[in-house]
Amino acid sequence: MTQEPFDILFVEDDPEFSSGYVRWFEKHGHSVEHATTGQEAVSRCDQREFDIIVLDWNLPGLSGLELVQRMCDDNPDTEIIVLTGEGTIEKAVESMRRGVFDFLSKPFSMSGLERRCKAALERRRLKMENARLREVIDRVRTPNHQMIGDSKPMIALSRLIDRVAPTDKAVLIQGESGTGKELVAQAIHAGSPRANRPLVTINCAALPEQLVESELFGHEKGAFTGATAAKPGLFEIADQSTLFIDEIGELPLSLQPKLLRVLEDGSLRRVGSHKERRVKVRIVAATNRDLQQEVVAHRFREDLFYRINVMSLDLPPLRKRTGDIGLLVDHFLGNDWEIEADARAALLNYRWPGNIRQLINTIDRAQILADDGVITIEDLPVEMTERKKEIVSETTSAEDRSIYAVMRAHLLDVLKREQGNKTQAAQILGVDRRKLYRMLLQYDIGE
Ligand SMILES: Nc1ncnc2c1ncn2[C@@H]1O[C@H](COP(=O)(O)OP(=O)(O)OP(=O)(O)O)[C@@H](O)[C@H]1O
Repeated sequence: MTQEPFDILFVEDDPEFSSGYVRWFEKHGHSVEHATTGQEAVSRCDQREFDIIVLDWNLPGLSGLELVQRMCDDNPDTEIIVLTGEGTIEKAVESMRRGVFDFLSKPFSMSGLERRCKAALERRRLKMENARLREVIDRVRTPNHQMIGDSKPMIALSRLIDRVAPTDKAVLIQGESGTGKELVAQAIHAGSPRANRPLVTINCAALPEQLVESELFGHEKGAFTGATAAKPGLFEIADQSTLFIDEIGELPLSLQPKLLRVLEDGSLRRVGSHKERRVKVRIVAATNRDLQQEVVAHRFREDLFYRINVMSLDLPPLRKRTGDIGLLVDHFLGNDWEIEADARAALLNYRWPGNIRQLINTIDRAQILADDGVITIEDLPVEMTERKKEIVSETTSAEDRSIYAVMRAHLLDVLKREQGNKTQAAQILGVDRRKLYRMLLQYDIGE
């Protein structure tokens, strides 16, 4: 069970009791506030969030049950312990039914109350952890932190990741789409003391502006049309962990001050709420825009830029580390596949504008098209082999003996002999009709 201090609100009208609680809990390192009426308790909880509320059943004003109901409804993330002078089973059962964590009859020992508070805190943690795990299960795409590449820039990058990961510093990852920014964020989180908690991710480009705010900061019930229940934001879900903000360059200007505030002092308010909440979150952000340029163009706040850019990692595009292409091809092909030399050459020579994501998709597609576990040049998209064709035509002499030219001439020859009959041509070539059609496309042979 945790020994961490907690934030607690005592709601008790008897001054003798309340000063006793406050002194005892403060002495044991907890942060304590005190209210003497139900109404005061409600307004305190409006201002800020507590881990635990210890509530006396007999207060002036609202009845015990009314107050319990109100506190449970308004503070779904806070655990509530009810105290009473004359404990009855009915009250206990009714309170528990409404969501109260525990019920304690006076008199009780302070250490007994502290034990119950710790158990309550543990339940709160578990609930938050559950919410986090659900979030992560929803968001998990590739649970793979393995970064392939032994080019100079990749070795330098790995070193930087090792340095920066164990710190709490904000990191900005910059690079073209598909270069592995999310993978780097996962590696930073995995190497940090927060690694036992899930990495929480948001992609600012994937959501409309109004949704980004409620996703990041949460919302209260009724905050806007469709907000049928209160929902914690990703900052709350990522408390004590890492929040990966992908495509931060797309974050609307109107939300940037709110992000700046939570980065500065860890405080935030859900949409539709006055209540201040506190979180401890490490930020890793990524962008494929030039953020400095965005600052100059007044689309990104300069103060926010400096906050998130404590440490910046630049991911080189694949065309600037061509030495890694072969390794990546072998890795994504797997052990059961082979690739013919001209197909490999086409991959090595391609410029990969979509970087590693495009390379993975290309290999997936080729594996679907290929026969017998061997990838041939016909299994690659035409733009890659067009390039190969360019290379061939750039490098061959008048008497063109390249594989490409020889194959094309042979295909034309067979088709001519069979008077364009594709079924017969395929038979002679020893391929099926599907493959013949792909070859015609590949070798630029029209109908
Ligand atoms: N060095 C690498 N080794 C192995 N796989 C990699 C590497 N870099 C990226 N990948 C893989 O490439 C794919 C794309 O990477 P990722 O999603 O991290 O890119 P990104 O830069 O975040 O893209 P975007 O900007 O479009 O969001 C993922 O499947 C990822 O696992």
